[in-house]
Amino acid sequence: MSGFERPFVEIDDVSMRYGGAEGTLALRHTSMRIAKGEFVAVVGPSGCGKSTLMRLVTGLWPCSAGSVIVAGKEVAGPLSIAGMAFQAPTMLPWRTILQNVMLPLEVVEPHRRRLRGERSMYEEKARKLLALVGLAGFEDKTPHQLSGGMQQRASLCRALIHDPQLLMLDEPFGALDVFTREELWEQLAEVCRILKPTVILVTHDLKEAVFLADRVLIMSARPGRIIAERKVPFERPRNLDITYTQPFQELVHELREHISAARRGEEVPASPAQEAPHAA
Ligand SMILES: Nc1ncnc2c1ncn2[C@@H]1O[C@H](COP(=O)(O)OP(=O)(O)OP(=O)(O)O)[C@@H](O)[C@H]1O
Repeated sequence: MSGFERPFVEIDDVSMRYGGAEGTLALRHTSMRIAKGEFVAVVGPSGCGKSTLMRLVTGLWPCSAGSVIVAGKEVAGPLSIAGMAFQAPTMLPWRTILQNVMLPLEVVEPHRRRLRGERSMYEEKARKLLALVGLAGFEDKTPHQLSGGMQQRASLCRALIHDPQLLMLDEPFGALDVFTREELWEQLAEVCRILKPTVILVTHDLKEAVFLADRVLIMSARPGRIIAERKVPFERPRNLDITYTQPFQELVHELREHISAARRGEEVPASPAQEAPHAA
């Protein structure tokens, strides 16, 4: 690669206060850079502003100060190039799984315009995505006929149906049992290998962060800001066996120390090997 490539996500000195001047300061002077195609996990103490950060990047809330630039453009409203999945899959109960997955196509241009004429092509795409996460044969079921894990898989497909350049995942596997969660990590890793989106994942699960991400960003207690970052040195995509290795577990342990310190309002001093090339 030659020359300087502009980061895909640029968050500069962002602050966010809910509820006016006397309200809750959720983020204070937060900055970060995320490269195109990079998978970044954001971890931090509960209530430190992780979901707030996601809302600002996707344009669901405006920031109180600072700027958020995605794909070279300042974010000024809901971002159509983003796909989102949250802890609760929020499927529409009266629609089939296939219809739920296709929902963003009814909203996001240029798909909205093309949907009527090219419905069978889009349906085929939704079926392929569902097959990729092990849901072939469940297209015509309604959400209540699926388990929580299956609904979460479908919600991942819904987040991906419009080829988002940016995939925003806020605790998407938080409500699932550990086996389902690990299975979904592998499926998400496979989806990312094929589709190569830029991903921001908010999680409380440090193992999940290390298994999936290229880089883990650690936030301070509220008002949140990035206090440390750690590059994950294992090649992607990874096999679950890696989670049992010593280097993997050491990295998880190191992140845990960062979070514990952040909860106490302290910071773990960075070692020279932990340079922070992207976080400002
Ligand atoms: N809509 C809102 N109005 C007022 N305050 C809010 C709102 N949303 C979040 N907050 C406050 O902002 C702070 C950050 O919340 P946020 O949900 O971003 O944290 P979080 O790191 O995602 O939390 P958790 O890890 O528990 O999910 C919290 O103190 C929260 O109470």
